[in-house]
Amino acid sequence: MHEPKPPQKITVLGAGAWGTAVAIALAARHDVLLWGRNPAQMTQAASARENTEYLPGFPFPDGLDVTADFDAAVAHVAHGAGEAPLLIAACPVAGLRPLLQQLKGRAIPNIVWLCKGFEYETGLLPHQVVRAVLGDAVPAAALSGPSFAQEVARGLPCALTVASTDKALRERVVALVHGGNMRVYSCDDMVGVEVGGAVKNILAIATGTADGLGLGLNARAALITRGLAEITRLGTALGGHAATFMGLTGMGDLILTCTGDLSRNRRVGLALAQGKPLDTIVRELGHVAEGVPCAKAVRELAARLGVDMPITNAVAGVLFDGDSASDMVARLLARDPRDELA
Ligand SMILES: NC(=O)C1=CN([C@@H]2O[C@H](COP(=O)(O)OP(=O)(O)OC[C@H]3O[C@@H](n4cnc5c(N)ncnc54)[C@H](O)[C@@H]3O)[C@@H](O)[C@H]2O)C=CC1
Ligand SMILES: O=C(CO)COP(=O)(O)O
Repeated sequence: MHEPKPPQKITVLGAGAWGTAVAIALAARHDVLLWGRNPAQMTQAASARENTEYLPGFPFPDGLDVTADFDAAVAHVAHGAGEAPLLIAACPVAGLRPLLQQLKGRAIPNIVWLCKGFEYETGLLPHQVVRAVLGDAVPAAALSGPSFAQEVARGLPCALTVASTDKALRERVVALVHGGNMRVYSCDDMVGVEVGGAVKNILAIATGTADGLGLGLNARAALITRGLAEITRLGTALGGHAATFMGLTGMGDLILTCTGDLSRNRRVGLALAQGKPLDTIVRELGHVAEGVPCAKAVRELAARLGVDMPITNAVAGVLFDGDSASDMVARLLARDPRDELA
């Protein structure tokens, strides 16, 4: 039987949709401080008791405070801040390195990140960025899995996976986050967990595009299944375990994001099918769509590694090379037949 931890101090750095949802969910059981980098937005959120810009309609529970003061956010979980504090980074991949640089040299208990993607400029996974900036001494973990912010903020059931090579941190994350309607599994395959979370966003763009073009449910199932094969090829080439891609952070998140209209990446695909230009789509979305930069990073990485990723390449062609959405489909269908398991 899981023994829930008594209330602990948790800081969430990043007040977008996901950071806010996680902060709301954890504040039912813990003392949570949510930090956002925009002082005007945080002042507004503090007085409205709601993040009206990134997650409207979800009032803050009593256990949640907000701040734009970075020192105060770090001090909330610094030494002496209780038995088992947790520091969570909830920014997009593009913001991870700058955020970690702000943390470098400060006394932090651990670092757990929620972002999904490869760093655009370097092709690194988030855990590799964390190691490059903070070194090996800080306990580090990725928390990932199928989880739309709005559903988590509403308290609906969800299951996540914490990945870390640090067993004590895995146990701490499970002890603090598992509970209520949230189940948390754990594993030590950081590469597998992060590759699944990154590449599913590209495949959600592909599936949204196919659905937007009216290609039908058969095409959708084919894209999801062949997408899983792509995730597995890249992930195992990078050292991930094949079984991880069948789990929550692989197949689970792939199904959710490819089929759920709450997905921002899927919505990018639906809009591409209408022929909208990418900059308009991104502006109208008002949130990050990690699959966009990730498609370029993964196309380059896969080419370097000699890994065949036709769906990713087709998505990148539409996003960056001016291919039309129907070109993308034609290009995928025109490929030579191959052995399904090759
Ligand atoms: N929204 C969701 O349902 C889920 C999102 N994620 C992942 O979480 C990450 C964040 O997503 P969202 O919060 O939904 O995005 P969002 O677009 O709603 O918000 C992004 C937030 O990050 C902030 N930000 C950007 N750069 C920053 C930096 N350098 N330092 C601090 N803050 C910075 C922005 O000001 C904004 O508040 C993404 O990698 C996403 O894939 C993961 C699971 C679920
Ligand atoms: O990662 C997510 C769900 O697990 C959210 O997906 P989107 O970023 O496409 O909205």
